[in-house]
Amino acid sequence: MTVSSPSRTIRIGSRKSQLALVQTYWVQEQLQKHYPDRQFEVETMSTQGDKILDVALAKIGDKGLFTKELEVGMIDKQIDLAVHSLKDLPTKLPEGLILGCVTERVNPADALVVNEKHKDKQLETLPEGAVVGTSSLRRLAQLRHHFPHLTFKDVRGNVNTRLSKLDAGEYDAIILAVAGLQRLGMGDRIHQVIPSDISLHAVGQGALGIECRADDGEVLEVLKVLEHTQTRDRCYAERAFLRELEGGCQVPIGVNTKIEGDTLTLTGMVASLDGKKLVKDTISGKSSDAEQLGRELAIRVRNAGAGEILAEIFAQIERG
Ligand SMILES: NCc1[nH]cc(CCC(=O)O)c1CC(=O)O
Repeated sequence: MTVSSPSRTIRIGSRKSQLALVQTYWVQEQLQKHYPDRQFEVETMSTQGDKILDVALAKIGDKGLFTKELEVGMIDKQIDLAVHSLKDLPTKLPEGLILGCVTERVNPADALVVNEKHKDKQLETLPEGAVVGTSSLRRLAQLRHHFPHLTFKDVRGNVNTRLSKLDAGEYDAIILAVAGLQRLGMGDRIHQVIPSDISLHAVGQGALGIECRADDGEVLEVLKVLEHTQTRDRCYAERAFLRELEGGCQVPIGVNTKIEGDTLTLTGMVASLDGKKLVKDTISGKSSDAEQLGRELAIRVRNAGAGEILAEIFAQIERG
């Protein structure tokens, strides 16, 4: 008779925001379903990004603002893996940690959410000077480019806080990710899904990224059941594009990807903050070359003017 050794408890780290918890408990539930004999525990941690709510995101930059504490937890072995919204995970990870798994993406688009008084309006028909809340330079630049008649204002806080500010009349409308609203069960607040010819989404938007220790073969094996190959290839191309341009999530860089057969198509865009300059291009190739495609497209747009746009933005952020 063989006695199997009791397997270790796998500890899953999460931020404490409602969205992070929904995502983390979903991962826990899926893993538990596939491995009924294993133990999965959730441990929550506050990150810097959850604490600094009064400074514009663009000014603090995004060097792992929402991930650092969880990463330290993994390196110190308090937790074994961390569930992130992939778009919040920097493209360069600390030594010893890797992106172990990318889950199936839901709709990666952005959504317009309006104050009650504009319930019969769309982006195109919001009145001159209407105040639109967004803290993302990517959303700001692209919407300014297409709708110069609108006024844009920073909005911070978690999804619930932003919605309360909108409903209280501080904004006429705000822009949020479709994915976040749906996961929170607030899909009914989506007033208009913004088409990709108006606003390309953020790198990794709509997918979850699970980070773990690079040398933890057991966890890497366990995570395989949640990996979604097409989403992974798309997000690897998107992340390579962003990494090559050396921008975090706080630069106006947007993407769109699709896979047909084994062909991956990546569209990437870099815009100036005033929305006046916008460089956009598309590349196609084998999805097995995802990262190479991302890097190639980055080099192309950089040479087509994106390099100057980004240099200008970095100088501007530096000045404060
Ligand atoms: N930066 C905050 C953040 N990180 C992930 C999501 C939404 C879910 C996702 O994109 O996967 C959001 C909120 C938003 O942008 O509206």
